[in-house]
Amino acid sequence: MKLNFIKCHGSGNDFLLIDEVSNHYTFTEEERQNLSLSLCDRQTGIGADGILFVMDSRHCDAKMRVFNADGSEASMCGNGLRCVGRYVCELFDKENIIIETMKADLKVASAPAIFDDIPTYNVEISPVYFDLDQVPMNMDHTQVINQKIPEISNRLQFTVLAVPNPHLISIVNAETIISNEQKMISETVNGPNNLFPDGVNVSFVHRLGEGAIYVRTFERGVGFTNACGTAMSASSLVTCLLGHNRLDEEIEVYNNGGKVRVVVRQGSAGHYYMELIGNATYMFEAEFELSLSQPELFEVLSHTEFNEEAAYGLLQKHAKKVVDSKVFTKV
Ligand SMILES: N[C@@H](CCC[C@H](N)C(=O)O)C(=O)O
Repeated sequence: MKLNFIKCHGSGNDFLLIDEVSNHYTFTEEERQNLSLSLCDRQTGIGADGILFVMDSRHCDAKMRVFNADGSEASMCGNGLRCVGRYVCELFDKENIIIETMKADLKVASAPAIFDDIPTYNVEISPVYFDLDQVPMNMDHTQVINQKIPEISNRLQFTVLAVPNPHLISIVNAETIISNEQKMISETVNGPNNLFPDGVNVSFVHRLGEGAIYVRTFERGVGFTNACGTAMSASSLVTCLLGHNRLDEEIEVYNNGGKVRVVVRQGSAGHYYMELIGNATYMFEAEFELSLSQPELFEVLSHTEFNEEAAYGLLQKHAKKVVDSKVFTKV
């Protein structure tokens, strides 16, 4: 078959976006999983953190399904939702849409450029759960908010939440950011373990000053990524809960692929939700010839660059300067 896709990224968290509707694709679950495993492989495939499948929705503008590079499906993807949001907004010539995801229908809006003329989208991150059975996490508590989890560290304090994909977050100093601790903890809770039966995204957060944080994430099903949108949203919420940042104010969130802005809000019923604002950058579009039974044996039929990388590079350069001076040269 001929497979058309767009390679895109949000903060350097990169994806293949496949529009199943316009292309009339009818994949089985196994085929979506195999496409993710083969095409996301950075040695033998195209290389990406995951695949974003754009599908039909009965009650929203479109539906997004997210598969990690290891073939597992995630309930949400914040950086991916900005890319799918852009794609669907441009397809239907709209500024505001609703995208159906596994657990919620989420608002997406085109937003003023975060830097120069970078295509920017504001996406809703919701619902938020702190109850451990929603994460899921097996521990003798109902919630874990800034507490030690002796099974994984005697030193660090963690907050566990689902937005609605699972996150384990610790606010740490610069020395801890560059240590091996995050890798060790992440591999433990994403291997066979009793605490997190489905694995968990693990983020270390370093405060850069009033209204600014740096977040580094080890993603479940992928490994360390340049950025994780749901993790940056969850981390911003945690810093508000701990009194480091304020609700309803923009928080600049730096990451290894650039930066985004997050606004944490509280609805009238007390529930939290976040606005995640950042780039949705297209890298190239391509057409491949492949067989769904052996997608790793693809042939490239066409490949066209979008030329958006230079503009994004300026944001990245600015973010790197901030991160290098406030995180890496401090240790
Ligand atoms: N990169 C994403 C999250 C993707 C899913 C995650 N790895 C999971 O399994 O929950 C984001 O931007 O939020």
